[in-house]
Amino acid sequence: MTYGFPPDTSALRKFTDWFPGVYNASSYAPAVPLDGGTAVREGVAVYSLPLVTLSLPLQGILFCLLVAFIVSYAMSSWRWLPPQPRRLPIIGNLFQLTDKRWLCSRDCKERFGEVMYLDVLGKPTIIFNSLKSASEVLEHRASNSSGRPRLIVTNEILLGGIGIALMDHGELWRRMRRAAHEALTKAAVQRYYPIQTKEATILVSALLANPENREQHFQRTAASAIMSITYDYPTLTSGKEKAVQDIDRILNWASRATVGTSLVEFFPWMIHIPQRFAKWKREALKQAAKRSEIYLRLFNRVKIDLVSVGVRPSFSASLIEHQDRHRLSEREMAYLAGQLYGAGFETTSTSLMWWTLAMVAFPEVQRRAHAELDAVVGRARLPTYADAPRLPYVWAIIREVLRWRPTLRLGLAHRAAEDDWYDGMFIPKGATCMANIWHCNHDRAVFGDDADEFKPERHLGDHGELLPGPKETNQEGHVSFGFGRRACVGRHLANESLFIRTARILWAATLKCGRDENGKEQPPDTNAFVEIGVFTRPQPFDCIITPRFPGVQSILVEERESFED
Ligand code: HEM
Repeated sequence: MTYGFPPDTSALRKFTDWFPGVYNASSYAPAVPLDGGTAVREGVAVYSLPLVTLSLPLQGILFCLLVAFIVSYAMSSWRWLPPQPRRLPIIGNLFQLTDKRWLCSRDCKERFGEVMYLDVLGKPTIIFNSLKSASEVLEHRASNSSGRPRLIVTNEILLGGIGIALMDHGELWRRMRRAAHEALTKAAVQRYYPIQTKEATILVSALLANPENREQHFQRTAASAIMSITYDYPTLTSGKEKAVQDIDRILNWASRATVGTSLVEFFPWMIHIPQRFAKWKREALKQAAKRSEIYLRLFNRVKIDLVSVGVRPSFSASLIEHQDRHRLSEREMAYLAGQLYGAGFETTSTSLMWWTLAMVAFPEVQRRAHAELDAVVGRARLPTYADAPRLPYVWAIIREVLRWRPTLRLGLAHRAAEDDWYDGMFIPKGATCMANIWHCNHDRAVFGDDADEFKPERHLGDHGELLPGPKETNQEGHVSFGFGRRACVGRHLANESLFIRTARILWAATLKCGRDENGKEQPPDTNAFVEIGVFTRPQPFDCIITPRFPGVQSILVEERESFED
């Protein structure tokens, strides 16, 4: 073991003459062991022999590179990323992203603030935890944040790259979106009132006849209405019809894939693995072929009916009618129509499940809605769409359910097209941007200290009128339909279908919580939920549904007979 500088330090000494202060030999006077040519002071390696022996110009270059590195690091925008939770090697923050319970907790928001950064297997992901940050970046700067991140399995393989909800924004997405928007405006969805009204009546009758199968009834009604609206499909009686079962199967598969169960989303080179070595690829291609066959079969049925039966209102019929204007091919139209089922089915049925939970958990809210219906509609007939403007409390409940328990807690992912900044925090180009819809809807800065409580009155004015919601919520009172140019294109249809169904259920029935064997009431746990892919549903709970007054059944029967005419 030697002490002091290595024998030939002339190059080093020249270097220190040129760059005094960078390396000052005298400062190493109390040199500690030099081992293998390395000068060490107080246990820290400061210079290595190979460098000492380098020629002066090379040392200069290395030094400049070092300075350039330090300067570029100091100036790099990446230093200003939003706060990030502790991450694991390689997978980064994958577990945090998939843990909705933690992401939607007050602890998460308090510790990481308005905007949070997650590194998910190397993919930068920004989570907006406040309404202000989400609406600023995803709504007001929509031109930069309207893209979708690449989804290889669900979009590129399953939907051939033409899924309106999952494809990146571009010329084709714009044409599809315009076509969908035109057919689903507030005015356009009125043509589906007869379908919605009929479905609501069937739903109420089924709930009274068979309350224990409530979730199935909600799924049947959502599936049936969307099939009728999209394809003019006959009313589904059970939801077990083959066409629906087929779609459900492929949707379930896709929903699981969306949350990134497939590694290929993180390692895109895996797409080149031949099918015979990749089970996920074989399965995805099989599902894609099935999906294509179902979408084209359902769409062609409408085309044939248009010729043989004539035009009856449906989304597909309106696409065919305006095909030239929208410049969509047959396949694009068929896929656009098929996507509506996927987008509208689970969202609507799950919202009805949360609505039921709220009615059972908050009987005083139900009583007030019953009083409103008695005053406005009476007990001699069922409520209709014509009553809608005079039933603000029924509407306020719908808004509050969507705010209080959003079915898509993290919405759908957007993508930043260019580098962006929010409040001094860096949002890198290409980053996945997700609105934490749960935190946005529960934002105390907007909804007050009682943001976590279920209070439909917050949407009403002093005279009981429905108020426009805060401006950050597009005046809807919540942001459960998402943001900017990617916001839900089916929101009017969703609102109208929730209105007629919930108004009719409330008019006809009383919903109460279940009881234990001693007859004690068992209020449901309003925080418990189950995850179905990207959706959250309430955990199963008991609910007793009974007619509200003696005349209910006969009025329902009469109404159903009128549909059969
Ligand atoms: C309560 C019911 C519903 C909820 C809560 C809901 C929620 C959402 C959300 C959060 C998004 C993503 C928005 C974003 O990226 O910022 C979305 C997109 C979409 N929704 Fe809905 N939705 C509902 C019902 C419907 C219905 C009934 C339809 C159609 C019949 C529909 C069609 C779509 C489509 C096509 C998109 C994709 C839009 C695009 O990417 O351009 N939704 N929805």
